[in-house]
Amino acid sequence: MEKIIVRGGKRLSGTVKVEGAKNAVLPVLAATLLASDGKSVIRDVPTLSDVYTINQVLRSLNAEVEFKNNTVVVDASRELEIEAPFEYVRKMRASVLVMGSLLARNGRSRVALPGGCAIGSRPIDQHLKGFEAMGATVKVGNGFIEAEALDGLHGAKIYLDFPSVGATENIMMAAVLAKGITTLENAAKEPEIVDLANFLNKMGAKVRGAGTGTIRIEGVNLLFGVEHSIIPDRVEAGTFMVAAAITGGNVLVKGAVPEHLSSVIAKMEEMGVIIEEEEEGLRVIGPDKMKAVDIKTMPHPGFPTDMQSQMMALLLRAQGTSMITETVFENRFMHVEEFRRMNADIKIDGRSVIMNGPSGLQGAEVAATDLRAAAALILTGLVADGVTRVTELKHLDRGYVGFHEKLAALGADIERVKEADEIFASEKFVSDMNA
Ligand SMILES: CC(=O)N[C@H]1[C@@H](OP(=O)(O)OP(=O)(O)OC[C@H]2O[C@@H](n3ccc(=O)[nH]c3=O)[C@H](O)[C@@H]2O)O[C@H](CO)[C@@H](O)[C@@H]1O
Ligand SMILES: C=C(OP(=O)(O)O)C(=O)O
Repeated sequence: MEKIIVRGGKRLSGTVKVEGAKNAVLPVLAATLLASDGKSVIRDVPTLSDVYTINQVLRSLNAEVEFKNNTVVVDASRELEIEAPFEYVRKMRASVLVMGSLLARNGRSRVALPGGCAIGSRPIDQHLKGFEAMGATVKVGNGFIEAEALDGLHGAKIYLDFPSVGATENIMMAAVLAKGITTLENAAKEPEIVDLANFLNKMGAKVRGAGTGTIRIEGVNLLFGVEHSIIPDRVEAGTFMVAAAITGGNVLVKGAVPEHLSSVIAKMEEMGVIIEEEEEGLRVIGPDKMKAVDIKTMPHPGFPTDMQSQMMALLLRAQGTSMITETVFENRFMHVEEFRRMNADIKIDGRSVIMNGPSGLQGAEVAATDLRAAAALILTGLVADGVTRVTELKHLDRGYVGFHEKLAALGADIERVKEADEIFASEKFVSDMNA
């Protein structure tokens, strides 16, 4: 078993560079399946386990995929298969994003049902409602969702009950090759939706209004492979902003896009963190004392749920009582118990978490319960007294490239070890002491 070992107490300083966004690259790679002519060349792709998984999904669908030097080249010009197996969907829920493209290209798709997840039940009813409105028949059985529109999809008016990011993306991908016009109301407005729309439009699609609540898609006959660079990862950027603030450090987060991070910047500034826009990114300077604030997660441009656990780590250091209310996922507080193991004064009250700070944080062995919880526990370890060991790193590797290396380069006392290495290190320590 691998662990990250952090010894708290170092102020971080220097520059850290943000990777391409996980949540932008996954739908963009799913959309490469729409190109029946030519190759798609996707740049600034992060080397994340989720990217390897989606690449495997594309290969299992008969696309040719090459990934090197942060560039993925996809040739989807051959006849495609229709089935995304459970093996991949189980590892990564975003695998369901191939449904829209497969329906548009093949008139059929068969994707394993994703099942529950540590942060909530995460149904995909809004995706399916959109496909049905466009003329598909949807059947669920034997652990698979099958959608069929053998005469092709047609444009439709679709209203989402909630501005779901995945449903907006999947419906956009289905609609770009449909006959006629699709209007999507109450669409998600996240920057990753805009990135996907930009990619689709370069491929020859006609998508208007991405980034607003109404997206209008006029179907076209053919899409072709093009080049595209993925936007910077706003969640990774936000995570390093918290790393700088929590340690009272001074860090330039290179590549951070201020417009993508406005709610995070606003809340951190409310706490007393100094954030300056520089040409290359955002400089974050942590004060010695921070104020308590209340936060409610919301769809974009509200405060992102993917920054909730990292901000919780930061608020554990603030003076006074803070409250975080999670409105996007019903069960995204699994990390609270782990924070408590680190001596945090924190409790769950329904969909809110209440913290009394500053907590006298202590190092402990803790387990990551999801991707952002992994990052949040490591951030807490940066300021806890003594040693923190974080396990279940498979979650971290889904969304962060070289997280411990980047923190170490900023001055953190942090390493990633295999359990056997750790035993060896402590044996060596004892024998060195005895020598
Ligand atoms: C790969 C990717 O981009 N993942 C992001 C995406 O996930 P994802 O696309 O899965 O998130 P959604 O916006 O779809 O989900 C938000 C909420 O809507 C519910 N819902 C969603 C679809 C549906 O058909 N029915 C339904 O009830 C979900 O259970 C959840 O409670 O957006 C989330 C919300 O910003 C982020 O936390 C994830 O990091
Ligand atoms: C919840 C997340 O991702 P996913 O939707 O891929 O599980 C995340 O990135 O924090």
